[in-house]
Amino acid sequence: MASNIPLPRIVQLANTISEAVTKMQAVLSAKGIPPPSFDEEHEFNLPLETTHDHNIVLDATAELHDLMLEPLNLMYQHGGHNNSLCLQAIAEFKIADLIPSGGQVSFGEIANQTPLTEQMTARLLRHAMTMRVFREPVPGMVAHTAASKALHHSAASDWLQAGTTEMWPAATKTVGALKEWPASQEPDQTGYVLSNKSSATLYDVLAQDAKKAELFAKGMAVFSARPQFSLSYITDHYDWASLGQAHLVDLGGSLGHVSIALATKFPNLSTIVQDMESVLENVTAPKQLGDRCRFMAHDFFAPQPVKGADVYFLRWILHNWSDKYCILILRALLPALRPGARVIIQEILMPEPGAIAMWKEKSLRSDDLSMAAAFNAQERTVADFSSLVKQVDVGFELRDVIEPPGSALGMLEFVWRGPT
Ligand SMILES: C[S@@+](CC[C@H](N)C(=O)[O-])C[C@H]1O[C@@H](n2cnc3c(N)ncnc32)[C@H](O)[C@@H]1O
Repeated sequence: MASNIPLPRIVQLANTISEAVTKMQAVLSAKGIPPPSFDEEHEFNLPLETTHDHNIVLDATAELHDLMLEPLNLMYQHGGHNNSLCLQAIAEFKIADLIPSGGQVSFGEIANQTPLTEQMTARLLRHAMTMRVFREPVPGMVAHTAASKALHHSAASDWLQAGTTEMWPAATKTVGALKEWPASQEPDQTGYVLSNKSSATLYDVLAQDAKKAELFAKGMAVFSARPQFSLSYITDHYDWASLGQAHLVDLGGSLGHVSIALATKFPNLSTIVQDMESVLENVTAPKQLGDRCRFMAHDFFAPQPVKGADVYFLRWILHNWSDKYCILILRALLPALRPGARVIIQEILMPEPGAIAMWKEKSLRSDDLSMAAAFNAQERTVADFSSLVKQVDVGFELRDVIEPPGSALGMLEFVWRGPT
């Protein structure tokens, strides 16, 4: 007779992991894709059809891992401030560049090329190795893993440096900022400002310090070059062709990558990329697009000068601002809007708690806190965006929410129905 006693949670989790890994491996074998590995030559590649099982494996392994830790150790392990310390040292001293591909180098040789002692080099790198960043194939020698190799002569190292030298100190001062300026919506009352010991916001610092601006720009470029940020999620998941001959304004469009992708794929679309003068200083549109991709210096807090466009597109803009400032940005569009105009917002769409895999939710909640530390800004749910837009004008209607599988960002299509 079968027992009705449920299996202990740890056994359930082990079974869940085993079943999901078996299904994933079947897909990988069928497609001839090597299974995940820490090997430095390994290229991480999990096809979209493994997403469901991948989520199950990551959540179940994390739960099993956490169940095996007593509570204080659980918090210590998750706290992980020493993870950031090691990563900062690795980025600052460009340690990944000191180890050749496929080779190995001693702690002493690494130390000779940094201000670190041999002993401190070993202490920092051996901690990093517990995160699978570098490995020690024989005692005293350091070789790459896939993670450390990703930093080797790569802009990923800039991304890590911006994260660990700018964002991490900001995080450590955020509670102080919350105490000093409760409920502030101001970008100059943040953990970042406290960590910098000046009143300059991150925007100010980037505008004044070309080296830091380059570090951030390169870091962001490598971060957003990953498949989940592919521009195909914009070009292929909205019916741009149905707009006919249309004009699109790309607010805060940076160097125009979104507009260039759209204008290249849709010959009926004309685009204007707006950004700060300093950003657009040396930028030129691809010749083959003619005047279908133009650049215009414009501060998005000032009234929108391009009147009557079909689409005003805001990608990754509003998450850098608190509600107060988002309302100002959106309100500045009103004088330019004609009835039927679309305002399309592409951002992370925050899930309800527990609605998605916990490892993904954790990553999004971490993005949200980074926005708090840097700008007093936030990531938002669909309801948050709807409420913001309605506060600007009740004439806005949310027509569509587009969340393509695999995309890190969702698109919200608002239509302005006219003056109310
Ligand atoms: C996070 S980036 C997003 C860039 C681009 N939309 C994308 O999706 O890759 C934010 C952009 O807003 C621009 N920006 C910041 N403040 C601005 C302002 N007051 N007026 C116009 N653009 C601004 C920045 O220069 C930057 O290019």
